[in-house]
Amino acid sequence: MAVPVQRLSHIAFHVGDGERLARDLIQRFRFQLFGSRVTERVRQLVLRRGSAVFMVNESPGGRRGEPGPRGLLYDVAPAQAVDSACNVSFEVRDVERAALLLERLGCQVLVPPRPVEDELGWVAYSVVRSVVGNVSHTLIQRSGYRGDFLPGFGPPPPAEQEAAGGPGAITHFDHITYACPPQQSAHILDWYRRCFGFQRFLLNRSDDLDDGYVIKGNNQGMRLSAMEYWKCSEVGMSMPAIEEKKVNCKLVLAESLPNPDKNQIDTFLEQHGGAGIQHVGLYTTDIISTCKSLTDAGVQFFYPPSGYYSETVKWQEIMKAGQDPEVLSHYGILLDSEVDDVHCKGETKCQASTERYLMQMFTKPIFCEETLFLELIERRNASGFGAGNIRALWKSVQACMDQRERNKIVKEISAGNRFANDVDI
Ligand SMILES: O=C(O)C(=O)Cc1ccc(O)cc1
Ligand SMILES: [Fe+2]
Repeated sequence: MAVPVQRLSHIAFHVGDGERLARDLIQRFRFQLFGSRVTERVRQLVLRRGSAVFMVNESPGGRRGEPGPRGLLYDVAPAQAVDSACNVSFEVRDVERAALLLERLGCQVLVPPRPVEDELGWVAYSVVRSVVGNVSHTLIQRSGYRGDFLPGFGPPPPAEQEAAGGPGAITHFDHITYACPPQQSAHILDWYRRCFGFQRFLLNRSDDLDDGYVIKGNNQGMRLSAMEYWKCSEVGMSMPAIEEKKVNCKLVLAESLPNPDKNQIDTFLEQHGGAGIQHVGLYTTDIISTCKSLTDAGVQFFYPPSGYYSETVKWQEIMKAGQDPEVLSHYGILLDSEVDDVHCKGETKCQASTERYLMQMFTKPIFCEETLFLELIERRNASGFGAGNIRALWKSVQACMDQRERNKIVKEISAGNRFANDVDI
């Protein structure tokens, strides 16, 4: 039997400079400080927007598997030094039972169940290792706690302006996408099915239950597949500003295809030091206003490949969806419609739906390495992932990586370490 997950609690980062990341999330992404825990050895900052909660952990010299009052709470320090988002925390009803079940299923329990309490009550948590690179899962039983977040973090400081759930707000995590090496997807999907009851779902019409959705460029490509846990709820704790609403926890796997040329998944794996969280999709109720406010605050987004908006078909698709192509192209917002079958004169044709579509934008990597990025996503009755948007993102990232590679080569040539006729630039 799998462990029933009640909801996604938070996603934790482990970084060298927690204050810098927290400042970025506050000033650029408009998150608010929700709690903090600072000891001699660790700094743990909690940031929230809607019910999307990030924990930023900084633990210089922390050792893997080292919990305890002087160490990190609700997590373990990862082995590798590179900045990373590497813990996805789930609420469960009974943590003792959950850890026992997972152990029986062969999972490595990094922190056995332990209680934490303060004057507002108690919680119990346990940390287990996943089968995806450095990703671990903290399981939290918090039904015995009356505070806003978790014991150890104090009451949240008074909120500044944004009431959660206002117009154009980021309301929750829409999905988490993992990057993994070739041929790992089946094993990962199976692990999440056995351990947490996640079910495979199709990203779009071109997705195949066995083979996933494969996109290929010149000599490179990736395989995508997705799974979800439908019982997760968006808001479970004391966030009265937002109505309790059921949403799915979605996990997407992006597997590198074994090709001669290095692709963006390989680059992630190389610079991150193995598999892990490649991006986090933040759900917004109004992508245009969110994008405007984030761009004004200095967030850098990928811009779609040239020609994306000048294609007549895309322009018309945007118009039919009731959006303004000028506005979307100004910000670089991608739009993909789901496809309807239309029956006409005995023939069945595919047609872009005008009611079911999604809009997305992807930030540039948020750390120095070409690893983790964030995504904004607004869904209009569409629950999958558009093939057109995935291809556009793939091309933009590839173009950006190629440009970086060219800049590196030009630098090497001007430093005298390489001769211009060695390479084709
Ligand atoms: O479309 C999305 O938001 C996804 O999460 C799918 C995806 C996964 C990995 C990529 O490098 C690009 C797209
Ligand atoms: Fe995504």
